[in-house]
Amino acid sequence: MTGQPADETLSALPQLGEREMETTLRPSRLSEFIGQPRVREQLELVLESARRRGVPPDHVLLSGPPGLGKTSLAMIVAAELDASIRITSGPALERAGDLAAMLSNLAEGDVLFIDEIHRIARPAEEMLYLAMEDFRVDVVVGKGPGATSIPLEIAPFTLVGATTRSGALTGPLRDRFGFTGQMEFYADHELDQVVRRSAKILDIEIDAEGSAEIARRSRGTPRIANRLLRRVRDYAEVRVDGRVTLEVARAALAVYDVDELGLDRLDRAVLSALVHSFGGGPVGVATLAVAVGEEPTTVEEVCEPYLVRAGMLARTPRGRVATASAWEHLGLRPPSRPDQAGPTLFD
Ligand SMILES: Nc1ncnc2c1ncn2[C@@H]1O[C@H](COP(=O)(O)OP(=O)(O)OP(=O)(O)O)[C@@H](O)[C@H]1O
Repeated sequence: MTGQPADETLSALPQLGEREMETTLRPSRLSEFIGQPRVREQLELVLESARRRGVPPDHVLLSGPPGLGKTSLAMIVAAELDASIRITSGPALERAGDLAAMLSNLAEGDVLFIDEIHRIARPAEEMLYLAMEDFRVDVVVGKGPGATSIPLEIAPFTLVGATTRSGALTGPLRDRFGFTGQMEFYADHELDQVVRRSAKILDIEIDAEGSAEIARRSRGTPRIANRLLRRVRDYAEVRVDGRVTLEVARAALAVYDVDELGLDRLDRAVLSALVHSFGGGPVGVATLAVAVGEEPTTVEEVCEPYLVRAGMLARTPRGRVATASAWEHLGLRPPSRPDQAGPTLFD
């Protein structure tokens, strides 16, 4: 299970009550969706072709770290198809009966969104195979030798699955998706657009340098960009005249302990443990997680993807290794060979 990292300001996971705010800021059409050019173009083709043929599109799998816009894209798929969307999640589908009820309520062309689909229980997953392939479910009635299976037709629908761990999906489930969109971290200029768009919606006055600064420290993640914008807005309203400039953004982000690269406390704890306790690695993720007091999945799914992308951590067959930039970011001199020597503080 993915837990909540220690530092909430920079967590890519949604905070309590944040979903409502996210709804206001969610792009509702593909044309409004910033970044992810590859996934957007591919999805556009899948949807347009289905529209022209008058059939529901292939099932869609969206994969990538939290907060990159998978839920937003699922909603956009429904909007672009002029279809209704039903939303559920893997952990909510504990029994096959839960899924059967959901499937049998779908109308033709509906979109069914299953978040965290890798966490779906086995019996429900097996039911999903048939539903995805033949738009049919087999409902088992009774128990033991007298149990009978009754086939039930369901309306043709499109499944959109989201996962932070496509590797954890079973082969048969993965094979049933006609399209997989791999979501990538956003570039700074894309997050800059996200920040400016959100500022406009929330009626926040922000200049170009202010929004660029927030974007740069948002760990490639729109959810974090939107959250930092709100925190900087609070600071701007309370301490200055409400306008967000470079100086205001910097001062506000310092208050919230957001570092130059946007690393949060958990990221820094992981790097620090790696360097101080394990001499830079290699060390297994389970050991590293214990050292920072987190679940291995949190370290693996929430923290590591960005550290890898930022060039600070490498995943090797022997374990996690801190790169030279990680040592430098902590103000330490990297060892001449990564497996040598302990930390040396700069003067
Ligand atoms: N491309 C984008 N353009 C503008 N805003 C975006 C974009 N992607 C995401 N956002 C914003 O980021 C927030 C989080 O997005 P979303 O909930 O879709 O992410 P997610 O990948 O589904 O995350 P999780 O899996 O943790 O729910 C939303 O409020 C949305 O406004």
